[in-house]
Amino acid sequence: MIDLFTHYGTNLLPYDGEVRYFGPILAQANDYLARLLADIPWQHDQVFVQGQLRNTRRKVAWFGDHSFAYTYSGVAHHALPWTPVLNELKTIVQGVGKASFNSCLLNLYADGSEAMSWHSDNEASLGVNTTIASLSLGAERRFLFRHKKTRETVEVFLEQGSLLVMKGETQTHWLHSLPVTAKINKPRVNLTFRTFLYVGE
Ligand SMILES: O=C(O)CCC(=O)C(=O)O
Ligand SMILES: [Fe+2]
Repeated sequence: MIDLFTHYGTNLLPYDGEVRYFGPILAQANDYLARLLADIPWQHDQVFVQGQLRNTRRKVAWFGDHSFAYTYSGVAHHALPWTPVLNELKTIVQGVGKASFNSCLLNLYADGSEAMSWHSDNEASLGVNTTIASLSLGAERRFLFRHKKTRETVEVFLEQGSLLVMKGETQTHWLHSLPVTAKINKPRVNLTFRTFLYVGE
């Protein structure tokens, strides 16, 4: 049992950032997973790859305090209003992570063949040294960090119901990815709670 008062996760990074892994923090993670799979209006994301607009295999959904407009990879996205279940999860995550968030990007990976390639969440709309809290439901997946200069790699397994918080200089110095994992045939839902700096169109 993790003592949340004296132990604010464990920093997985050796330098240049702070990634706190809290392990499983959520009771009834399976119930939340079932509700999110059924109720969220999941859609394939769209990204430009070599000048062509492509659907990602992974599905996404985006929620927020306001109908934020967010453009990445040349495609505009608009946040939907919070649902009761997402508000409930936000409250839990904010309590454990000791931070507050005004939006949540959800990812649905149907099985281990769906993944996310190396990136940093360093868009201008998030500002520098932003805090991102990542809640994982469903299949346990491998998650990797790679330092941009030294290329040192750090690995963590994101358990069902677990919380990971990325903060400080993490996005400046490290990339992260969710690699393909051949043997996993169950879905994983990931909720990344974020703070957007500006609102509207
Ligand atoms: O699925 C994950 O755990 C990571 C998702 C992620 O890095 C992102 O949405 O930016
Ligand atoms: Fe990310």
